[in-house]
Amino acid sequence: MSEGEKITLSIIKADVGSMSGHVMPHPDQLAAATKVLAEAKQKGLLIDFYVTHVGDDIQLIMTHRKGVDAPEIHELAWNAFQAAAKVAKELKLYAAGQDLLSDAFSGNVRGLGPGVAEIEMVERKAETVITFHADKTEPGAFNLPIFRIFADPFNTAGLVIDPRMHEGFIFEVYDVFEGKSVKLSAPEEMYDILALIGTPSRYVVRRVYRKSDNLQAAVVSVERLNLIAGKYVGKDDPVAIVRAQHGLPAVGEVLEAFSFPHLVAGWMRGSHHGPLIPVPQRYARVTRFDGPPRVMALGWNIAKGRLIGPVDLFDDVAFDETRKLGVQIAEYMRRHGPFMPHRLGPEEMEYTTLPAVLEKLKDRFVKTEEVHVIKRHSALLSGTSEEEHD
Ligand SMILES: O=P(O)(O)OC[C@H]1O[C@](O)(COP(=O)(O)O)[C@@H](O)[C@@H]1O
Ligand SMILES: [Mg+2]
Repeated sequence: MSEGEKITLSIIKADVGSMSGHVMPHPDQLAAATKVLAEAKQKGLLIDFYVTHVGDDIQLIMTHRKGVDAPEIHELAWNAFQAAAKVAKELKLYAAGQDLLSDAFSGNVRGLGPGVAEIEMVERKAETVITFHADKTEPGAFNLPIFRIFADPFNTAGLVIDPRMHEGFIFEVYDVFEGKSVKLSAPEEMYDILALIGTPSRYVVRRVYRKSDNLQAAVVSVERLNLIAGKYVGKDDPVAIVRAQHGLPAVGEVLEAFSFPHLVAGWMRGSHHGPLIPVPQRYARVTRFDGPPRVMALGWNIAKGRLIGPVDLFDDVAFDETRKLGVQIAEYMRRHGPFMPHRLGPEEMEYTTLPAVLEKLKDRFVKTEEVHVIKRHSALLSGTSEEEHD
C-alpha cells in the first residue's frame, strides 16, 4: 500500500442469537464468523479483521480498500452472521438469527437489521482509532459523549489549547424518522446542535468532521431496528468509531466523555432507561434485568490497514467510580419498577410490545362524569359553551 492510499475501517454488528437469553454469544458463533472473515482475508478482500462481542451482539471489525457501503464487504458480513446464526440454531440458542430481518442479502446490510459504522481514511502517520460497542441501548446513546468530546471544552482541553482543533468541529445530525440530516457547526451553533440531539430517540450525531480541513473524525451507526422491522425485535445496540490524537481529541479526552454514566434508553425489552456503564471486555455481558446498558471501548493503531491492538480501554481502575455510580443509578431506576421515567415515555413505547397490551383494554373504557366536569371547566376557561367545546 502506497503512502496516502485510502483504507476503510468498517464495523458491522448484529445479534444473531445468544446463550442464556440475551447475555452473550456462544464461542462457536464467534468462531464461525471468524472463519468466514479469515477466508476473505486470505483471498485479499479484507486487509485485517477482529471478531468480538458486547453482550449478545457480534462485532465484526474489518479493514479493506473497498470504501464505505461496499457490497462485497456487506455481503461478507452478512455471510459471517448467517454462519453464526446457523450455529445458534444448531445449539438452540435464544433468538437465533434475530437481527437478520430478511431471508436474502440485497447489496447492502443497511435496512436488513445489522448496525453499520464505517469510515474511509487516508492513514495518518500514526492512525489512532477507538471503536465503541454498546449493548441494550440505541444510537442516540452516543449523542452526549460525542458532543462532549468534540464540543465541550470542560471535557476536551484540546478545544481550547490545541490550535489544530481550536476552530471546532462540524456535527452531522441525522433524523431517524425522516431519513434526513443537517450539518451544524460547533462552537457557533452548539445550542442548535443541543436543541436537536437532546432528543436522542430521534436525532443522532452520525458523523463529525474537523472544521479546519474537513477530516472525518467520527461515525456512529444510526440503524433503529424497530423502525426497520416495524415492530419490536430487539434493541439497536449501536457502534461508533472515533479517530484520536494529533489534532484530534486525545484518547483520554475521548474516554473522559464516558466517565459520567448518563441515562439512555434500551434496557430490558428496549423499554427502560438506565445508565450507560463503561466496561472492559470481561464485563461485556448483561445479566441484571438484562443489563444495565453498557459500552466497551477498544483502542487501535492502524498500520497500512493492519489492526494493531486492541487495548481494552475501559479496563482501568480510574473508571471504577463511574461503574459504581452507574450501579447505584441502576438500583435507583429499578426501584421505579414499571413506572416512568424508568419505563420509556408513551411515544417511544409505541415501538415496543406495549401497544398490543393496551389494544386489549381499549374497548373496556367507558365515558365518565369527570370528562364532563373537565369539559365544562375548559369551556368556562375559554369562554365557549360546552357544546361549542365538543
Ligand atoms: O420476548 P422475548 O423474546 O423473551 O424478548 C425479550 C428480550 O428482548 C430484549 O430486549 C433483547 O435485547 P437485545 O436487543 O440486546 O437482543 C431483552 O432485554 C429481553 O430479554
Ligand atoms: Mg444486544
